[in-house]
Amino acid sequence: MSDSATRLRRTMMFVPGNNPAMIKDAGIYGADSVMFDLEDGVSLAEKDAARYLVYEALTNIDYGDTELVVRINGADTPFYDNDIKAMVKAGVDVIRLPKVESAEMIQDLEVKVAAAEKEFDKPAGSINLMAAIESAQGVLSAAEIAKASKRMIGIALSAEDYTTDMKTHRYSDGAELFFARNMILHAARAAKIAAFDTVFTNMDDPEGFYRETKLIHQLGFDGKSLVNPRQVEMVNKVYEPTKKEILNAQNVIAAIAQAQKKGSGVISMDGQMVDRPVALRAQRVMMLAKAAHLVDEEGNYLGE
Ligand SMILES: CC(C)(COP(=O)(O)OP(=O)(O)OC[C@H]1O[C@@H](n2cnc3c(N)ncnc32)[C@H](O)[C@@H]1OP(=O)(O)O)[C@@H](O)C(=O)NCCC(=O)NCCSC(=O)C[C@@](O)(CC(=O)O)C(=O)O
Ligand SMILES: [Mg+2]
Repeated sequence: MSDSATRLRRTMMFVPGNNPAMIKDAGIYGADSVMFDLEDGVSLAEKDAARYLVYEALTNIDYGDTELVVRINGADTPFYDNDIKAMVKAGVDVIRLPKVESAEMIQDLEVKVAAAEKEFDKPAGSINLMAAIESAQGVLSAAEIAKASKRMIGIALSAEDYTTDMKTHRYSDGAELFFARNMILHAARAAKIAAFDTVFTNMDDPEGFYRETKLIHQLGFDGKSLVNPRQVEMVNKVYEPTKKEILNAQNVIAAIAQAQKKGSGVISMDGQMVDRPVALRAQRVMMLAKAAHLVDEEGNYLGE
């Protein structure tokens, strides 16, 4: 599996593409991915300046291991082609297309990205894609969108536009998003790509943000789009495995290795059946534990 397929994407933070101060410091908050925005966070008058600013940032600022994503403007805008060319030339990691409603929209983007890679001498296939699902049509087409290209690394729910399209708004229990969240999760899992939950926009409601993060973690989302650095730590914390989960995962991995030595794929551990899916879940726990620096490279627990 490629690095892109295995990397953690718990926190994907929007950074307005027209704000030099926010762009400069975007890498210091610990988000797994930083997402520079050229779309709805930028006014029409500032579109060209924002594209230039984000290009300069991508080519001059060292963001370390942080994944660099850009949300470009849609194909129905005059900015689409120039956004694609500039971001491919800058060597962005991922292009996020907003308001995706069909597989064809991703396929059109893929053709243009491939042409830009050629034009700017970038390795073919080096730029990944993701789609934001922001409407009823997008939700209903999520399965095809997720499988539209080999470059797709994930699909994201965009609840602000989605609830507007659905003629509702956002409630604290999130009931209005149940169907969309489940569709997006199933589409992503079927395509073996990541699923991202939506932004939470009320900075004065940390309890509500925590509740929503616990819910999407339980459902199985890989992570969440964020709008503010204060949200990063909370999400990373929710995704952090407990000591009990880590020790159990270590035991499961050891038990399954022992079973395999004996030529079996199943073994009993403390009265509990351990087989392949249990072992795969344990490996994910260890991946999250490593990312949170709770275990060393060999998987030994570092806490007390
Ligand atoms: C929310 C708020 C106004 C709060 O302001 P506040 O003033 O309370 O922020 P503070 O916490 O006080 O800031 C403390 C320090 O952090 C710095 N800082 C803040 N935010 C930072 C950041 N994002 N990146 C880097 N730096 C940041 C700040 O500069 C300060 O630095 P310093 O002065 O040095 O201390 C602010 O965060 C903000 O503008 N966020 C970005 C909003 C945005 O991008 N919206 C568009 C994307 S959503 C959308 O389009 C809907 C969607 O499409 C989504 C989908 O598709 O998923 C759909 O349909 O659902
Ligand atoms: Mg939107």
